[in-house]
Amino acid sequence: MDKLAIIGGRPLYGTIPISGAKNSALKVMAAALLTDEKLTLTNVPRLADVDMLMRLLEQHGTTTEFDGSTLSLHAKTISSTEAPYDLVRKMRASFNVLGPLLAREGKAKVSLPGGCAIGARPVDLHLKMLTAMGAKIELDEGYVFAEAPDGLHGADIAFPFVSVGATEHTMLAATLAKGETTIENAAREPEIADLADCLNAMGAKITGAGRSTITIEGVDRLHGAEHAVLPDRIETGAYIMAVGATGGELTLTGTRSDLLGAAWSVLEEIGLYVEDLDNGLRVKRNGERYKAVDIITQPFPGFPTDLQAQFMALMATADGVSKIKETIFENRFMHAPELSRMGAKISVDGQTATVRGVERLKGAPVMATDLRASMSLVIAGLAAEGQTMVNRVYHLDRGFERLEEKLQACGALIERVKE
Ligand SMILES: CC(=O)N[C@H]1[C@@H](OP(=O)(O)OP(=O)(O)OC[C@H]2O[C@@H](n3ccc(=O)[nH]c3=O)[C@H](O)[C@@H]2O)O[C@H](CO)[C@@H](O)[C@@H]1O
Ligand SMILES: C=C(OP(=O)(O)O)C(=O)O
Repeated sequence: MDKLAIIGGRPLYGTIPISGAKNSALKVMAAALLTDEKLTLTNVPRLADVDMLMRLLEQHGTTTEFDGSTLSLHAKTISSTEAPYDLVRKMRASFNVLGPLLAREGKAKVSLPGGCAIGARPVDLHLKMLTAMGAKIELDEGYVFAEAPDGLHGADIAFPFVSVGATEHTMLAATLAKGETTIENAAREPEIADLADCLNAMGAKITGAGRSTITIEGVDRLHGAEHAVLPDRIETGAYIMAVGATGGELTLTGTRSDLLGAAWSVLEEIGLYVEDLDNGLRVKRNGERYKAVDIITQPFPGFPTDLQAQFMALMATADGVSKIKETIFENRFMHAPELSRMGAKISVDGQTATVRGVERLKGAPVMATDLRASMSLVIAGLAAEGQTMVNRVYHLDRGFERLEEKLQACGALIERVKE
């Protein structure tokens, strides 16, 4: 298993191109199953999760071609409606092939999904939504067996709480359903509007994406299209926090501040200088230490749970005490004990972590159990005195494209150690 060796304490200066969003690319890729014509996606990040979903789509009969950051997907016919455990277990988004397979073929057998180990992560909302749209669903041996021999029909779906995946899955399933579907209490993450843009370019009739009520008028067929994946807001936020922790100045190209929602004002509040440019952002650290600030993770436009771990790494050396409350996932503080190994002063009580900022972290061997937690350790390592060895780099390969290369170009001493 590869590791990352980081010698910390160097400020970051330079330019980092922000990649397309993993969490959008994976959903628009699933949309390829809804048409027998070619879907061409641009700005697709080369990540382990994208490769894994390509393999899953290939197993359903999709022809794939990845050239630079352009990914062409052509599901002329569906050769298999089964999504096996080995291809679904590692990643949440792969479960979203269920709706498209049902919509197009009237049946599917899909393994229950995996993804980051940050909570129980049930899929009850997904299954209730498909049932309301006319699917017959049974669970057996870790698989969902679903049938809709007469096709799916429109339904009024009111989610009891916001779910990104279930909102996206409903949009994917409802585009080819008979009649109209409405989603109440829909997620408003930028990735939702991106998926709607892609589906609409394919001929779907979706309105309201990005707001709490979404309407999908079913159509008979979808056609091929070209769609550019939106920039990765979590990668953007992570690099802003990295320069916050190390000092220096970074220009992040190909991204936008509005994607960061509440995180943008928090970054200004702690004392980072952040500025919108024509094609990106500039961030620099003013003064020596930044201020500790409290945050609560919330669905968009609130502070994103996917930046909580990285923010904790930043708060580890802030001036003052920060309270970080995680409201989306029940087990998303696995990075706290690892940051503590580096000298951070963090105590966790239920869903709240209290971080007492220290002057300096010290490098140490650390290991994370999920993607964003791994990035928080990288940020801590870049800021710490001495060497940090981040184990289990495969988590980072799921979600941060060319991580070491991007950081090295800005002066970081970071190397992958092959084992
Ligand atoms: C691949 C992808 O895009 N992953 C993102 C997606 O995950 P994902 O789509 O899995 O997250 P959800 O928004 O669905 O989860 C929110 C909460 O709802 C719960 N829940 C969800 C569905 C369900 O059927 N039942 C249920 O109880 C979850 O356990 C969680 O506590 O949104 C999360 C919240 O922004 C992000 O952290 C993930 O990075
Ligand atoms: C939690 C994440 O991914 P997944 O939902 O695939 O586990 C993430 O991207 O931070």
